[in-house]
Amino acid sequence: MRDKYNRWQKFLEEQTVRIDSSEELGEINRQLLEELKACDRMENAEEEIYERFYKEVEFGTGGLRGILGAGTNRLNLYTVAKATQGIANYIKAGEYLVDSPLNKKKSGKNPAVAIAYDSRIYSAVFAKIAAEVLMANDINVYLYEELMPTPALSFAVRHFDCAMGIMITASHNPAKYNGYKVYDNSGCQVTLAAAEKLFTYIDQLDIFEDIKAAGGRGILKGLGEETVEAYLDAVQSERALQSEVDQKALQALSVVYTPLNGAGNKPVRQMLDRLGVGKVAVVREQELPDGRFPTCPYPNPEKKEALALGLALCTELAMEAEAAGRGEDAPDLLLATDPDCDRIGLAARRPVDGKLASYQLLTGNEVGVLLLDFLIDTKVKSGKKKNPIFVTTIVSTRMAGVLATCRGVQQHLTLTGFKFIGEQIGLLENQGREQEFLFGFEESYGYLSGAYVRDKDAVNGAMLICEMAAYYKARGVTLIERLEELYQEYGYFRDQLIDFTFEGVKGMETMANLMETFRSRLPESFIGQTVVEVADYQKQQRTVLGGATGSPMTTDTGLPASDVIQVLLSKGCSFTVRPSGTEPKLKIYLSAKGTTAQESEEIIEALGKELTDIVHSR
Ligand SMILES: O=P(O)(O)OC[C@H]1O[C@H](O)[C@H](O)[C@@H](O)[C@@H]1O
Repeated sequence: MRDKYNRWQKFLEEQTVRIDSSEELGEINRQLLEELKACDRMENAEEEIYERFYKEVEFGTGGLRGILGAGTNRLNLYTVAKATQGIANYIKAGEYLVDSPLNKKKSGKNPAVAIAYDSRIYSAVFAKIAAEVLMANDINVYLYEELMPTPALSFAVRHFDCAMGIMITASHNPAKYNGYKVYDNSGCQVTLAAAEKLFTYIDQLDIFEDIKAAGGRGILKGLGEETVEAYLDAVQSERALQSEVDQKALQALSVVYTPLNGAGNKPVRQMLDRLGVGKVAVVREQELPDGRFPTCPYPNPEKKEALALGLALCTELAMEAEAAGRGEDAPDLLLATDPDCDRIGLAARRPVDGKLASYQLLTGNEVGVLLLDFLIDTKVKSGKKKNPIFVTTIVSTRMAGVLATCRGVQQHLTLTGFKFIGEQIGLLENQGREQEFLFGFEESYGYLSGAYVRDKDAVNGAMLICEMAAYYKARGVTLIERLEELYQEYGYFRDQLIDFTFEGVKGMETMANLMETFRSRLPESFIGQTVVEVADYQKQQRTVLGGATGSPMTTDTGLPASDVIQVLLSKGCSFTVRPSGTEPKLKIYLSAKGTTAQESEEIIEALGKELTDIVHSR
């Protein structure tokens, strides 16, 4: 590790002499150098150096993601430049055509790459570096002129027939992270085989010797208003409501919105404006882009802390409305989008019971189920959508599958990651059937209706949620009441995610050991319920234990290999364990179905406790 460390230090020193430190790059370089030098003065210097250099940042669920800083296992201008050079070589070797999920292969002449970035620290700089490397390699670049949501990048790849796309973001991770999502020519994040091949292109490069950064023939085209409008038009073409009654209900809707200092501020507000939503109040402290996320250190709508200021604003506005004797004017919804505006969180107003309005946070699964139900009611029942297909992941609520099947909608299941949902849309597209795609969602707050992009889209999510809230408002029902109706109809499903942080090299080892425990030393029962089925997605095997024949029966999972274990218990509960591919965490997804909400909640609590004990005992 020391060799690498010394080499980096020497290189950065040379660069500091070469680039004027009054230039942005010079200053960044100087900071990286200071940071490296500081490592050596630390008490745990060897450990720190090891963490930074023991590997390269790798492709996970959402592309390359890492802590900002100096080192090969960090996100910085050199690791970004290296990844981009790898992409350039991959494109020039024609691999993007070989790996293309599209049947209709493009000619491959003058391949271009679309680039976008969010509000994170150095996102704009990294986007510029990526553009320079591509142009130096004679590849044309379409670069958004200002920060944009991830789905707008997917849109640009498709709109301009690009060979690939790059999105600079670490999505919902804390401020110390940044990342690099890579898209294929269908606008979908590269999936397993392509990501692996691409990584070999990146891996074989020397980080300082093999990167071209100037002198090529690539041309830069900035993407401005026109492209943003085209993207918003595409989102809007997915509108579910058309009637005048519903339009009036949209005008009567009052929404509080927070972009969490990310890329959602402009496009989401533009969309709410296009829809004619009556009142939109924005959380001031979180309105403007700021990669330090000063009021929400973990800008993830999954975390209730991220929605705290938004909820406070809802209550403040509700009190004002109450004081003015117009309690009904209190906000109906709180919407929160993550920094790259592909996830969206929701809190909905509880049914009015004469008291001051109060708000309930909904989980990603609950919103997914509500939207699926709403889209079936508005698009399928009306005959607008024929042979509807709904796609979700193996860690999302089983309730969605039950609802879909009961209502004549076909469900496709994929591994975790919206890229796999995007891939399914691509498969439909290849058969000319993309119009059959109704909806895709993940428990991690990602939603998409429509085939105009291949990633989750919080601008689309905001539009659908407002339409849905207006639709029920016009019928005198709140979203919370509709959810309760669905529970009564399909059963009280409860899903909960518990996660455990394990950072650094040691953390990775602990997680691997825990996965091994679940794999080979699984207890025979949990919370008094026997294990009846185990799916080991790594081995691609699903085993039904002691079924009718008394001996275990094994079938194929039908999905690519992935480090996931899913366990089904005798009374229909289940849990799924996997290491996160975007954060240093082990995730356990709990799932229960009871006859009452209380019963399901009790099961979840007991199961969560038992599994937490197993994790803590290692
Ligand atoms: O559970 P993880 O591997 O951390 O991934 C959780 C989520 O991360 C990102 O948001 C991806 O875009 C999602 O598709 C994925 O589901």
